Amino acid sequence: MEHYTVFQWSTEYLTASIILTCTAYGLWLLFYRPFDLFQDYTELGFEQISNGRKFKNNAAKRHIINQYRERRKNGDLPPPYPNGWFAVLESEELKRNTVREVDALGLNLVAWRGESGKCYVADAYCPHLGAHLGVGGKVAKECIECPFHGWQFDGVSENLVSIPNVDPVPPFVKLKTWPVHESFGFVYIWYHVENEKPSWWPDIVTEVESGHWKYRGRSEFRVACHIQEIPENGPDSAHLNVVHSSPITNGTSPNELGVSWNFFKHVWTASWAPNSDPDREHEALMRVYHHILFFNKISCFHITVDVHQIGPGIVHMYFETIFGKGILIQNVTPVEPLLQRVVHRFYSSPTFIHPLGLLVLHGEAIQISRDIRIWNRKIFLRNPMFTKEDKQIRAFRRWYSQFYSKNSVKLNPDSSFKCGIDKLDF
Ligand SMILES: NC(=O)C1=CN([C@@H]2O[C@H](COP(=O)(O)OP(=O)(O)OC[C@H]3O[C@@H](n4cnc5c(N)ncnc54)[C@H](O)[C@@H]3O)[C@@H](O)[C@H]2O)C=CC1
Ligand SMILES: CC(C)CCC[C@@H](C)[C@H]1CC[C@H]2[C@@H]3CC=C4C[C@@H](O)CC[C@]4(C)[C@H]3CC[C@]12C
Ligand code: FES
Repeated sequence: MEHYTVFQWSTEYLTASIILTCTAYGLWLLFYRPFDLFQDYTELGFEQISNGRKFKNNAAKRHIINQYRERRKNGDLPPPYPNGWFAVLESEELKRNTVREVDALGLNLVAWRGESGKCYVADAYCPHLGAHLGVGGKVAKECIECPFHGWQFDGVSENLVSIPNVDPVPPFVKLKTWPVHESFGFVYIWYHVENEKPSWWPDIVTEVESGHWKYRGRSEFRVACHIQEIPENGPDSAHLNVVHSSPITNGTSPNELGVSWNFFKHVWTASWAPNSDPDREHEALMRVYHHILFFNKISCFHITVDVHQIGPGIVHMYFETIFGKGILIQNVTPVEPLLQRVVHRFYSSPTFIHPLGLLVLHGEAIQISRDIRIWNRKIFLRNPMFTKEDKQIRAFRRWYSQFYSKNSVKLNPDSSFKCGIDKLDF
């Protein structure tokens, strides 16, 4: 029998353990680790500015890009904050008995999760002397305690329930809370500038709430445009075979990078229409048909995606394939009048295995990045040169106008991107 030296044994061992570790890590990446992507607006549509230029740091790059945003003459924009349900947090960001600050829809808010696990969202500033409840505030059962003088407000009743060493507390003091809905791993609030109560609620999918459909990951984008530009992508079927046709392998900027792969292309057709059900006027339905065409002859990868635009800022995209079903949630929330936070989360059936979920998230991220490059630099035209193919966009704008109301905040036409509201036209 050959005698191995200690050195040979250890080399064998070492090689085997390295191979095993790499394989285990690879399997973990492919079959377990959730997809997680963040893309800032500075990374798309501003390439000419950054190409070849060395910025001292990211802040310098962002500062220069913001100057370009400031010069963009936005013209007569619709109100920046439509009425509806908007995601303001992901559930995993708010553990039990914790507090977080949230800025969205031109509001400064505080979110906390009580002992019961219920989530509450309220105005950020304490009615006593204005301390920010989200900065150093504490949770006491279902209440939030102000970090400044310890006043406690109940998330359920909105009432001031205690002040240290004061009894009784003044009965009329309240902290305004916002209607909250939690599903798909998001915390949503109902925003209505006329203070109307929720006229509809976001749909839930039992397969996701029960945990039967597995979480495959998330992607988050910052988009420097008006919120209405993003859902307008739905009825704009003419853009699909221009923006999304170049092979996914060409990444997010096929025009600049040139078409390195051109033996196949993505082919799209789509339809869009408001939901005709009188109880679901807040919803629009889009059906996207996709296939890949190799050498302009061989068609494969047929995918149909049923898209439900639910209110102004929520989209449910249902994927149905031979491997099973999945749902891609897309939430669009205005962080500023011309800065949207777009967050996706994908869930799919066990047979729609994790690697396929990663593929959908990665593929969608590349495709939507191509839209974002345009949204970051375009302006919203109130009266565009519509062609007859654009009639769905006209119908979309009539449908979307239902989310604006009498006191919806208006932007000053000469406003720059900053707060965007140089004067409030209430
Ligand atoms: N989850 C959601 O859908 C929403 C959450 N919010 C909440 O409102 C608050 C304010 O939101 P923001 O102003 O967006 O504050 P933020 O702290 O999320 O982001 C501030 C800036 O940091 C950069 N940044 C954020 N995450 C990054 C990452 N992973 N990698 C690289 N750069 C990153 C972005 O450029 C962003 O403009 C946050 O607390 C946020 O949780 C607001 C709107 C929607
Ligand atoms: C792996 C591949 C097939 C991923 C699927 C990509 C397709 C289906 C994705 C990529 C970009 C997506 C679009 C991105 C943005 C919006 C705006 C939203 O308000 C309605 C849906 C809509 C219009 C999406 C429809 C579906 C879409 C076209
Ligand atoms: S400012 Fe909140 S208790 Fe005084």
